[in-house]
Amino acid sequence: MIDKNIPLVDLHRHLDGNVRVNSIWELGHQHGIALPADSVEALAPFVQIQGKESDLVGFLTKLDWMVKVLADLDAVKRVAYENVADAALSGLDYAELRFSPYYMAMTHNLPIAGVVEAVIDGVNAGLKDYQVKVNLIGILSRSFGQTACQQELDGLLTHKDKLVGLDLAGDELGFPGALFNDHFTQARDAGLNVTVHAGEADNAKSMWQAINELGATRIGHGVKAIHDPQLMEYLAKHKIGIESCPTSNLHTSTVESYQAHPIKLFLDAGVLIGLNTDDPGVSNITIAHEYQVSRSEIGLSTSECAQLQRNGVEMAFLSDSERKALYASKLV
Ligand SMILES: O=c1[nH]cnc2c1ncn2[C@@H]1O[C@H](CO)[C@@H](O)[C@H]1O
Ligand SMILES: [Zn+2]
Repeated sequence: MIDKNIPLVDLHRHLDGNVRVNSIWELGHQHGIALPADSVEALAPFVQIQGKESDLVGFLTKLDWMVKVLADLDAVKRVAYENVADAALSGLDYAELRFSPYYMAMTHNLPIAGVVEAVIDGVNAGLKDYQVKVNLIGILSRSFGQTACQQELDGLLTHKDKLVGLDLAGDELGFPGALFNDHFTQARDAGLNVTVHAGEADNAKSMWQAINELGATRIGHGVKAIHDPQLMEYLAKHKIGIESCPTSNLHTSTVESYQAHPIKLFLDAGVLIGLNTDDPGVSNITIAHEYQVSRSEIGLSTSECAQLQRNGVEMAFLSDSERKALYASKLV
């Protein structure tokens, strides 16, 4: 269901939600970290979704082992390198990889700015070996509160020229966006684009808050917008991109089934909505899988799938000339 003439992008992809099971195993052993299983196969259920979780917070615990094995900056670099490899090997032309340096640093007390630098280094090393375009988005992990997020932001802003945007992720219900207004003012002042996880665990109000107070020009998930016709109209009119991640939504019980996913309502309302993987390592999926289920399970037409693919390019945090070049790269 992927159109070969349109660039394939993934804009909502957590680098720290995409650590290979084998790498968790190897890093754990290399650094003497006690793992919860005695083989790679037995480790998989601890870090990958089996069936689905009852809510977002349950889903998020699956990422924990992915960061618990980051014992030093070389481990961070390795994971970043492998993310570039995975993006290229899954056929992506362009990926925006997002990561939370506080979350990655916390278990082993790594320096936060050092983690950001190691991610940048790992990505650059990956780009030497693999053919794919990559940009980075910093994440503030809301679940650790305002003070931790300020430390996280400070670390990210140390390398602001290497980032295209800032995101807010984690427990949306427990830590509303309004706690982070000041953080996002600083990020916008630093010239970063803003995308926010909203309308996933919480409702449409959380999306209005992200747009009006945090300055989001894209929204991660945004599933709950369908209950607010005024918001749907606003999203379409102002070209606020929705980063949809159907399998993740199923795994967090944000939607009951693929069939119940509202992606078509967004398309019909003229909203710029695209397909993404979220945490490919945790969900054990590829971007191709998301296109496949959009066709076979969600019931979109081939041309609707192509529209999703184009929308992804349109909403990417790229300059006009970069966007043009990306389109042009498929025409040769
Ligand atoms: O689907 C999601 N919704 C909300 N937050 C998420 C999701 N996936 C990962 N994270 C959060 O992003 C940071 C790591 O990149 C962590 O805070 C993790 O909990
Ligand atoms: Zn996400």
